[in-house]
Amino acid sequence: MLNKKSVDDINVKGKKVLVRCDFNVPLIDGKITDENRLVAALPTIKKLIADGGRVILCSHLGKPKGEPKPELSLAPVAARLSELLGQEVKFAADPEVVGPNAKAAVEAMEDGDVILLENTRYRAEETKNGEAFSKELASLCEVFVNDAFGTAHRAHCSNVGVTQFVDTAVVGYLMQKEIDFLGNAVNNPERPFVAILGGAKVSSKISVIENLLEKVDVLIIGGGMSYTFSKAQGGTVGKSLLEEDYCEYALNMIKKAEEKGVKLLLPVDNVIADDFSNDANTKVVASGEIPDGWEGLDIGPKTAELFAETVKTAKTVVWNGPMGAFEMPKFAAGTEAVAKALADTEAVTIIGGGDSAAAVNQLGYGDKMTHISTGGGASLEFLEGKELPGVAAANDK
Ligand SMILES: Nc1ncnc2c1ncn2[C@@H]1O[C@H](COP(=O)(O)OP(=O)(O)O)[C@@H](O)[C@H]1O
Ligand SMILES: O=C(OP(=O)(O)O)[C@H](O)COP(=O)(O)O
Repeated sequence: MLNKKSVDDINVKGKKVLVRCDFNVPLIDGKITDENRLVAALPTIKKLIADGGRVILCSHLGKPKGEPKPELSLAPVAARLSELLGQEVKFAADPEVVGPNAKAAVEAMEDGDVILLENTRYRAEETKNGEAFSKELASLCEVFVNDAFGTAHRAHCSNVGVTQFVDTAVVGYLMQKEIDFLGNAVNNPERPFVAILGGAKVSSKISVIENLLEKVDVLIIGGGMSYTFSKAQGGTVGKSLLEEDYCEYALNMIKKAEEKGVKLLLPVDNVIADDFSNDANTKVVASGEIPDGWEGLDIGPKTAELFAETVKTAKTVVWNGPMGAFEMPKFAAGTEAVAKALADTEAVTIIGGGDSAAAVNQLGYGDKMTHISTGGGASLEFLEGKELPGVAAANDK
């Protein structure tokens, strides 16, 4: 269990409560295309409303780089949150975030009211964790709640700096849930514990591989990163994604897995293509036998079966990263097979945000998983065994 004070440990009646959420949602033409992060934030918001707090929500959205960008305004989020909550979430439009408009909106609040501040990254200090903006945010409230798991790997004013200038800084239900599920899976798993890693690059997953080799019974590696392993073992990979500089590292990891008694599973076949395109010619070949001019863009059918059978033996499964270039339907089968295997098992299944979470949700398997993280980068850093600054900054129990 997370050893931090939570919204259950405080009394917010009549108090101004600043709640940091991660409302960094995809927007197309002002329409929210994935509202999972909004839905996930509701339990904490509802609890604070029910307890008579004056709820001041804040978040970043995208990367406006320190200046107001209308297309990155949080106004559409306030509108959708109002519908989801069944209560008005007043939008405190203010280019300074904590400027005169926001302050006036906070002053006018009554118990149980909810407002949303403008995108915290409209202010340049936000991502620098600067003192001035941290103090401004703190000046709005008597209590601070951090429920932004998706941002917990960042140390910014609105999730870390602000905690230095408030007496009470606690975590919300989403933060608690994320850390409990991920923490239990990784540090106290029911065994066998199988981790599945995919995605483009070995280099971005090095610390995850190393940390998980200390914890798992089986490590499955698919996706673009598997070709570096294949090449390292003497295979030919054509023009597949390859990080030559990491071949030696890959061999070291294979050796480390052996020493630790961890079963390391790599693809045995691949779907290859003559072009990085959904219209490309494709065929299936054994791994390590990719001809010149061709590239591996998905795991092959034998691999999909091998990975799915392995998932069946597990009691705990953690998955991060797609098995291929799944955005193109021709190369989505491997990622879909893994998603289905996880949906079909009775094991505890944890999806580590990002592309894997999007794939699982798009395929309609969302409610079949034990937990789908709302944080991509944050869950990756958690899987690396790192302390998340956003969590560390909250008051200890
Ligand atoms: N074999 C492959 N060839 C090219 N791109 C791949 C391949 N496998 C996966 N990808 C791409 O990797 C991207 C995800 O990589 P990455 O950002 O490392 O993963 P994550 O988002 O899980 O951290 C996806 O856009 C996917 O298309
Ligand atoms: O969406 C986020 O990260 P994610 O895509 O890695 O889950 C977070 O809101 C953090 O955003 P940032 O990577 O711009 O700091």
